[in-house]
Amino acid sequence: MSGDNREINHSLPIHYSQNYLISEGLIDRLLQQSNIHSNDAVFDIGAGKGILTKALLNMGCKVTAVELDEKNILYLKKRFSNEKRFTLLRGDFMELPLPDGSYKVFSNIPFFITSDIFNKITQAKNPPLDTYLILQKQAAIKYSGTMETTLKSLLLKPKFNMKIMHRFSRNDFSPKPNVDIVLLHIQKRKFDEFTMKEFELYRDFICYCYKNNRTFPKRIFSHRQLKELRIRHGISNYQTSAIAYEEWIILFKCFLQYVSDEKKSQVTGSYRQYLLQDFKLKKQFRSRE
Ligand SMILES: C[S@@+](CC[C@H](N)C(=O)[O-])C[C@H]1O[C@@H](n2cnc3c(N)ncnc32)[C@H](O)[C@@H]1O
Repeated sequence: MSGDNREINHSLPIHYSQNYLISEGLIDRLLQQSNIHSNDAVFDIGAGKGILTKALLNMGCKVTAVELDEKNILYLKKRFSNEKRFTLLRGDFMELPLPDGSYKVFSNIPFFITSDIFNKITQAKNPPLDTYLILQKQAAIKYSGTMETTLKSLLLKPKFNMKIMHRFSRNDFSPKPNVDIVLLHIQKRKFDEFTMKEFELYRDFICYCYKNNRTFPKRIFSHRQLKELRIRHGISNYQTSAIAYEEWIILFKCFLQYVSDEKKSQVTGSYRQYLLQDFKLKKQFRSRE
């Protein structure tokens, strides 16, 4: 389902998202701290003039640069024409297929399609092992659940570990962005927390709880189960954003093991409803731009 219901608004000015990185030294330092190594296949989404591509090639990586802007495409072609480990994919990243083999991503992405890029990467059949995205701080906080638990972070956490690795100065870009920018590391978990079937039920469970944020404990669990959760696991505050991921896992496991099938069926379809609502919201937002 990677980006399959996305409507691209080609009337959007792509220059809107052209905040170029300017410090090669900083990029080298960040790459040194990353899990990217020589011979890795790495995607640079929105390669621009190629500052990240160049640093990755210097490290010995095989780089696939993706770029939409014709001017940048011509520039990249010229700049890297002699590089054997360089591939240029011209066009919209959202329209391009992702590889079957193992790969990583290190990108300063076009901010106006952050959520589309995020969805495409994290919902891919074969997601990258390590993804490093330079993106707006607010978006990184929302996806990673850094300040408080969010619905988006809960949907991602069974499959990915996420951590803000670096906070940029606005002076690290040209032109200077008018929002704070960070580097977010998204690492595919080595072992799945759940089977596929359990994961589908987990997503429904989480979306149902967020939708019924005041009433879900009583709708789902019996009085006795709530007492057990309080005594054994210390869970008594059911405000969704205050429940840590580890506690959500305990709640879900209790739901999985002890809740009747009849009660379980009430959460079915909640994730689908959430996706539809999210899609409608995005459509409204885009048509207002
Ligand atoms: C924030 S700039 C980053 C440029 C460069 N990587 C850097 O760090 O200096 C984002 C780049 O993404 C390109 N871009 C915008 N929309 C895109 C899309 N849908 N697919 C691929 N590239 C896109 C823009 O033309 C721009 O060069």
